[in-house]
Parts: sequence; C-alpha cells; structure tokens
Amino acid sequence: MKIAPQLFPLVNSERHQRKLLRIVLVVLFIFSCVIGSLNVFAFGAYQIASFNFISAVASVGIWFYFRRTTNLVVASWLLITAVLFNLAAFMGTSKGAAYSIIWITVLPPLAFFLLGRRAGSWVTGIAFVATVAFIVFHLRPLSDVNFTTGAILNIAEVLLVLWLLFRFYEGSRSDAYRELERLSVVDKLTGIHNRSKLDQLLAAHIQLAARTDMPLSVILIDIDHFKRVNDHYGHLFGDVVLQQFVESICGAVRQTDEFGRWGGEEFLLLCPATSIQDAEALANKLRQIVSASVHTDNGSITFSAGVTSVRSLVPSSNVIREADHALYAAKNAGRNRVVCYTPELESLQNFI
Ligand SMILES: Nc1nc2c(ncn2[C@@H]2O[C@H](COP(=O)(O)OP(=O)(O)OP(=O)(O)O)[C@@H](O)[C@H]2O)c(=O)[nH]1
Repeated sequence: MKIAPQLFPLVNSERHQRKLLRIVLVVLFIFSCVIGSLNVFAFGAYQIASFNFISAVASVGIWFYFRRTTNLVVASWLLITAVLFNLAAFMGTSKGAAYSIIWITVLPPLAFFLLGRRAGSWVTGIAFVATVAFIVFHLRPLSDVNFTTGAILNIAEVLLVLWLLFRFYEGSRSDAYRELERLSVVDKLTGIHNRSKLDQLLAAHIQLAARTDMPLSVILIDIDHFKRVNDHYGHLFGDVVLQQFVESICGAVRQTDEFGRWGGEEFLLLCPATSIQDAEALANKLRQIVSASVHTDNGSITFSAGVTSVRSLVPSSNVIREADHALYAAKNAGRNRVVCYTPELESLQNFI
C-alpha cells in the first residue's frame, strides 16, 4: 500500500486575476509617474500632471490595500475607478485629446477578467455612459472638435461588440475553469473526493483538530480480495462494485465526515470530532452495511480498515502511516476486520 505523490496542483482562476491586478497596478503607477513628469518638465501642463500623480498615489494605495486585505473584488473595483478617473482627467483637461477616448476600450476586458461577467457588463455600461457624457458636456461645446451622433453611435457599437465578445469569452473561460476545478478534486469513477482533495482535507482537518482539541479520526479502508472480483467478473463489473461500495458508505456516514478514494480499491474516511473508539465502531458498522448491500455471485464484498486518531499538529504523512500500519495488521489478521493503530503495530510490520 504505497502512498503516491500528489499528481497535479489545483487549478486556480483567481491566481491569474491577482497577477493581472498587480501587473495593471504597476503599469498604472509607472505610466502615471512618467507622463506626470513629462507634463511638468516638458510641457508645463501642471493640471494634467497633478491628475497623473493622484493616479500614481492611488495605484500605490490600492496595492497596499490589496496586500493587507487580499480582497480581490474591492481592489479590482478601485483599480477600474482609478483607470476611469485617469482617462476622464486626461480627456477633460486637454481639449485636443479627444482621440484618447480609445482608452475606454481597455475597461471591458479588464473588468470581465478581474470581476467576471456581471461586473464586466456593468463596467461596459458605465464606460459608455461616461463617454457619451464626456462628448456631450465637454467636447461638443469646443468648436474645433466635431463629434456627431454618428460618432457616438460608433462608440456605442464598439462597446457593444466588446461587451458581446468578452461576455462570451469570459463565459467559456470560467465554465472551463469550473469544470477543470471539479475534475481536479473529484474521482471520475465514483464521484467522491479524489486523492488530491483528500490531501487538502486531511491537512485542514488536522489543523482544526489541533486548534479545537477535538480528535480527528481517520479510517483507511481497503476492499478485500478485489483482484479476484476483477479477474473473475472483469474490470467493468469491478468498477460497478466500486460504485456500489461507495454508494453504501456515503449513505451511512455523517455530513461532516469526508469520504474519498485514496487510490485503486483503497478509500479514506475522515471523521472530525470523533474519538478512535467511535471511529472503530463506525468502521465496523460500515463493514456490516457493505457486506449486506454489496455482493457478487460468490458472496459479499468485505473490507479491512485501519483506524487512527489525531488531535495535535502532526504531518499528514504520519497519520496516513499509522492508519496504513493498522490496515496492514487487519489484512494480516485475516481481513474483513477493523484494527486501531497502536505503536506496537509498527514493529509487527517490520517482521512480516
Ligand atoms: N475494476 C477496477 N479495479 C481496480 C481499480 N483500481 C484498482 N483496481 C484493482 O484492484 C485490485 C487490487 O488488488 P490487490 O492490491 O492485490 O488487493 P486485493 O486483491 O484487494 O487483496 P487484499 O487487499 O490483500 O485483500 C487490482 O486487481 C486492481 O487492478 C478500478 O478503478 N477499477
């Protein structure tokens, strides 16, 4: 019963969102500082420069806020507001800068990626309203700028197309992430937690047990002579037996217990706030349930189980090693039984 290493890291869409947020904040800071300095020293445009420096300070503020709170949603909204402010300030203070309205098109993809479909749609709408307001109230009165209704319609059309494209793109991206995330934590054959998820849960429950001083009991289960089932009835039938086995156990454990496939015909049951005696009784009850409900023509399916318990901060591998020793002892004593871990079992295994 070897313990395989974790096969793959968890998929995490938020990791990329956090990265993008940091990159955009750095770019906004550098951009604002460089343009602000140019406006002061090369063009003498002090009013625009002051807005540039406000943006630089805002990007630093958002950076620190994000570092302290790790609140992606609030930090993203603050960033989008800062970009919008930067744009409005630039266009509002420079009458010949109507062309810079093109920058409005960065807002929809930024919002869709950082905040998802709903917020992306809202920001696209806000961008449109802000642009039209800017044209009507600021640019129209300027005699040398000729913004027509056609121009406004064009902006609306571009934003509509951007909205449609990014909504579609973000929808397919987030669906794919969700599916990958599901596949990365679920065992395909049985639908319960897979090894990777069990690793996470075990580590988290050990921490919880140590913090609350409530015992976490761990039951390592191995179906007896499963190779014979496969050899006799075929692999597909073996798969159905595994599914029935899982179904019978899932129906008998608590909502707060975590049950998953450790690998092959081995399963792990985590029982928070459960003493080793209670876990042993549970494992014996499950043994009866399984042998009453899962069988082949040759008789009932049975399993052996090793039980251990933990209430202090120890590595997961120690807990699994203890449960594995107990399981080994159960197999060695004739199978179809439950053995609780004791330190003596370790020396027993060394001699076998
Ligand atoms: N059908 C099927 N069989 C599997 C699956 N994963 C592992 N197995 C089989 O499980 C069997 C495990 O065999 P062994 O490790 O010898 O254990 P066992 O026959 O249960 O014997 P003991 O554990 O000693 O009682 C092998 O035949 C594997 O091919 C699976 O997903 N589906």
